[in-house]
Amino acid sequence: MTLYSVFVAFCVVALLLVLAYIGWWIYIHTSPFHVTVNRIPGPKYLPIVGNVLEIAGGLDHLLHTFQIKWAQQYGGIYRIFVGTHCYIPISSPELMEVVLSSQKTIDKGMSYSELVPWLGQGLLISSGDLWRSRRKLLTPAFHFSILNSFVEVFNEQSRILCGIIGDICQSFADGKGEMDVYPLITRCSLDIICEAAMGTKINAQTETSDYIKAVYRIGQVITEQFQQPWLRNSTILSLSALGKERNQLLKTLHGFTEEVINHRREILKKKEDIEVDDKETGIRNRLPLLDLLLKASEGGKVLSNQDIRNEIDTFMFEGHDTTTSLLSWFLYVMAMNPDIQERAWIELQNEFGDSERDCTQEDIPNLKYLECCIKETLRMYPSVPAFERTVQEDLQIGKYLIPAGCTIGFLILAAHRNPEIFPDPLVFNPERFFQDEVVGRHPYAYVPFSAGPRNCIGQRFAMLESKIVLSTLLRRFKFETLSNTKPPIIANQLVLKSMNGINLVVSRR
Ligand code: HEM
Repeated sequence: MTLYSVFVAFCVVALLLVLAYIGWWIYIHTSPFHVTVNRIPGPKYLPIVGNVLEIAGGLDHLLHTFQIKWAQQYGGIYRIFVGTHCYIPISSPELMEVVLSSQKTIDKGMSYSELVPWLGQGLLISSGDLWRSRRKLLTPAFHFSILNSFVEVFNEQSRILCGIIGDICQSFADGKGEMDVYPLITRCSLDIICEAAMGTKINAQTETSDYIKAVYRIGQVITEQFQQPWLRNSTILSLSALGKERNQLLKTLHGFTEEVINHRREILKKKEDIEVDDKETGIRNRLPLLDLLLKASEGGKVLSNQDIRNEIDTFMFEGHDTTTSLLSWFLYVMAMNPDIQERAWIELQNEFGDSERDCTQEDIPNLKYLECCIKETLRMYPSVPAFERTVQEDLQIGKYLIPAGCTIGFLILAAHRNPEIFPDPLVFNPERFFQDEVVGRHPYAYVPFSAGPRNCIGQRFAMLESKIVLSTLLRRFKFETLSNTKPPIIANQLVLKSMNGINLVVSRR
């Protein structure tokens, strides 16, 4: 090949690229879809890759770009392209209300696909009539009287957690030591949800098993998968080390759930009334979700074993990761704000004195300041910082038309840190949730549990669990930070986590 022919080939390729770019430029300025979405403000984007280059990098960078940089630059609604897919992040309460309150926009977005191999078409992911029928079936599992029956579990597991933290404290010379509370709380939340969902004790706080390790690890594996888009290809995934590990974890997770389902089915077959004492499992007067599902399954006619497994796995995931995030961030903000921790402690002293008795449903209404602290934690550190819906039919929100096929992303962290609604948003101030302060605030300005027909089904469970676990911890321990501890690096890892742990100095009261 002569130098001349190389030059000609280069010119031809360059010309083709220029023509392709011009063709693309004309297309995005004339096609009805692009003309419509380009009315929404947003960063410039490239052919094929869209805005991917700007969001590539660590998970902390991703969160920062979506929830802080672009949300501040463009406001309550903006438009980006992930590859060629149009993605519309929103954080304005008025716009979120339109979408979340509608029965038409209940289908989830593209990011949930990584969860399908684990959770199948469980309540979190399913859509349309399947979702409607399951939601109706599962709602009674969160009835007040059933939640009440789990108070004992919340207390029991909180006491075990206190024992473990107390032992760690004692291992330090002055009874006061630094520890990452996140893994400790994860195991406590796992024990709680396992008993509530499956009626089974796994003793995650005191023992270890392949199942416990697998539930702990699967969230990390799915997050790692998100970060490597080439692993969306099932062949590449199945050949990769991560894909192999994921398959092994899924085998363990599904195997365990199936075993519990079969065992519980056998027990229930022997009983006429599943709500009476259950000596075989040691769980009295409780109706775990699994019993409700088995009862409704009509021997497989209404729900197959796999349907039941999907729902149980969904509750195992949604019910432990989210509350762990909330409980850990709560302890962090307490440590950072000693005056507020002291005020919460005084409220607990007034209710419980120095007694070590359990926290009961009767105590809960008296723990108002604690509740405001929990709500303020979920404002600053929402466990689910973002979620999605797919637009199936063209949708008008505010002055913008969102064409079918787009994904709407709800930026909960950005919404909760909007200075126009929450002045000094980075200041932890539980008084924002005092009764007088809430009056007049837009009902969709604060939505940690989402809102509308597809809101969190476990909201009341989570709030009750948190109040019991946190009151038990605060009554017994004081939480502080070291002046040289690095501040947490926040990132969306299925839930809002700190990439460098939640390291606190803990001592007995
Ligand atoms: C602090 C604790 C929690 C927070 C902040 C939280 C938040 C949320 C949010 C924002 C959603 C909507 C997600 C989306 O649309 O993609 C959701 C859905 C859901 N949550 Fe929670 N959650 C918490 C605890 C729980 C617990 C303890 C359970 C179970 C016991 C649970 C079960 C579910 C389920 C099954 C869904 C799907 C509901 C549906 O689509 O119909 N969550 N949660």
